[in-house]
This record gives sequence, structure tokens and C-alpha cells, in this order.
Amino acid sequence: MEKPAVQESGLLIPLIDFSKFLHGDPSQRVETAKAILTGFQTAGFIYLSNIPTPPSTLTHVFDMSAKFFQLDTATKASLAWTVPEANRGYSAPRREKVTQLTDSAAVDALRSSFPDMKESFEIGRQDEPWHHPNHWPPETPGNQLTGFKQTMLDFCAQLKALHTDVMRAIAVGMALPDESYFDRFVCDGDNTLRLLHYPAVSRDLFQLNPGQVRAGEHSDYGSITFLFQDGRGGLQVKSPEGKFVDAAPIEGTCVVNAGDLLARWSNDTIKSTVHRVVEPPGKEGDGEGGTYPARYSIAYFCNPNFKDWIEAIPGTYATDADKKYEGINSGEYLLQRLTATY
Ligand SMILES: O=C(O)CCC(=O)C(=O)O
Ligand SMILES: [Fe+2]
Repeated sequence: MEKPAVQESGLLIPLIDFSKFLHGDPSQRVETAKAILTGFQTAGFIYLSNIPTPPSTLTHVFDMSAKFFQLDTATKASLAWTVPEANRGYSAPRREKVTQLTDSAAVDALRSSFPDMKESFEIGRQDEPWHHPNHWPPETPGNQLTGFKQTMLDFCAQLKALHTDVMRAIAVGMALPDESYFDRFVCDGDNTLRLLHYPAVSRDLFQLNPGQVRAGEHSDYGSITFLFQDGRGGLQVKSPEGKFVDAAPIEGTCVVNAGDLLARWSNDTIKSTVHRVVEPPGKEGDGEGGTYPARYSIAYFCNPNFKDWIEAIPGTYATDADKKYEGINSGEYLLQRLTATY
């Protein structure tokens, strides 16, 4: 096993070569699957290297994302995120305040004090049957967005397949009789691609407002999230000792974290760990008038099929009395969570 990606304050996030699961011999596959499951059970986070998506694709997707956020405010506003049921479109800075709070008055108070300094664009399943189509920006040579839609759809297709593969690794790690156990739960691709832009920000802002963050602490909602970050840094994961620990970008890897619904599905044998984005570590803000440069990241939030009923995975409980949660419909669960934060 490689050197851990993060090891601090009781938080050990492993770095795992995913090609050994995809293409390794039988013993490498099992060993890798176990390492993945252990990472989700202990840290709730892992880093994967050697995923099938090549670095050139990621560079292109990041490039398109940056061009998207350069669109003028009116064009972005015309693509606005509207309702949780759709969960598609553009959110301007200040719109979403991710938090653990579920009381909407408390969320409003928090939003007005320390807005998250970010804008985002969400893309959902394109073949959706619910009449909530994606919002696509105009593609012109002038705005350099030619091919944006196809690039994002191709990327979603690759990550949908990767979701299936990581769930297969979890099934192997759990020693479920069938490694395809989760396939039928993830085949619809009810997932969301989120492009994120954290604009450049003055270092003073963080010094003047000790509570200021780029994205507030939260856990993700679904099964797993794939997170691609640029080189800026600022992502932090909460350790078992309650300290926020840097989860620094490592080139050629993506971060994968388990979400709340997978924790629930696994009868709490898998952890959905709180994380946030803060001012970047190091001295970057010391130059050029004390400004931190913009940060870009891309998250792909995976969910079990919205139509599916989610109850404890076989092997995560001995008797029915050990089941910690009632069954729940995946789509309703996600909608409840989105309704609380927007
Ligand atoms: O931008 C990041 O690195 C993290 C974003 C995140 O955690 C989220 O959008 O759920
Ligand atoms: Fe997150």
C-alpha cells in the first residue's frame, strides 16, 4: 500500500491505486477492494490514483469550467438553479450555504453573516424523465465554450461508470456474494456534476472574519462523491479528534468520499465525514496585495437510483434489531437534504 495521502490527528486517508482493482490479478483486486472499504469505514475519505479518466480530459474539463465562469453575470443568471427538485443550473455566490444546520432560520442567519464565497454550476442526468432539463450555456467561438455540453456529458458518463466500479470494490471489500450487488442500484445515473469556482479573495477577509470560509463545513448527501481539485488547496476533512486537517491536492489523484446515504445504507459501518474549504495553506496570499488566487474544483455527486428503496446492506447487521435506520427512498432522501440547504 502506498504512503497515506493524509495522516494527522487520528485521520488516515489512504492513497489507493485503482488500476489494481480494475486490472489487477484476483488477489490484488481483493486487497485493493479491502483498502477502499477500510478507508471509507475509518476516514470516510480515500484518494484514488490511476482512474480511467486520463489527465488530458481533466485538464480540458477544468478549462471549460473556467471559461463557463467567465460568462457575464446576465448569461449565468439566465441559467439559474431554480428548485431542489431540478437541482440543475447556476448558483451565484451567496446562494447556497452548506452547513450541518437543518433549521432554516439558523441557515438564513448564517448565510447573511458568512456567505460561502463560491459560484457553481450543476449538471444532472441528461435523459431525465421528470421534466427538469439541464441548462446549457450558449456555445460560441466568442465565449470559447464550443463543445462544452458534449465535454460535460462525456465526463459524466465516465464518472457514472467509475461510480459503478467503486461500488463493486465496496461489494468485494464487504465480501458480498455478488460483486455486482450495487449495479442495479446505480444504473440510472441519478448523479450531479458540479463545477465550482471560488473567486480570488483578499487575505484580509479571512483575517477580519475569523469564521470566513470558502465553503462551510458539511457532509455530502448521496452514495459517494468524486472530487477533483486544482493545485490551490484549502480542502479540509474533520478528524476523529475534531480537528480540521488539510486534504491537500495530489496530482494525478481524485478524492472520493462517502456520503450520508451510503453511511445509512451501510448501517453506519461506513462514515460520511464532515469537510469544508478554507483559505489555502502556505504563503500564497502573501504576494500581489495579499490576494489568494481563484480556486476551481469539480465534484461529481453520486446517488443510488432515485426510484430505489435503500435499507441496510446485507452483512452490515446480524438481526433486524441491529438495523439502525428505517428504509428510505433515495430520491426523497436527497430532496429533503437539498431543500434544507438552498
Ligand atoms: O471544492 C471542494 O474542494 C469541496 C466541495 C465540496 O465539498 C462540495 O461541493 O460538496
Ligand atoms: Fe462536499
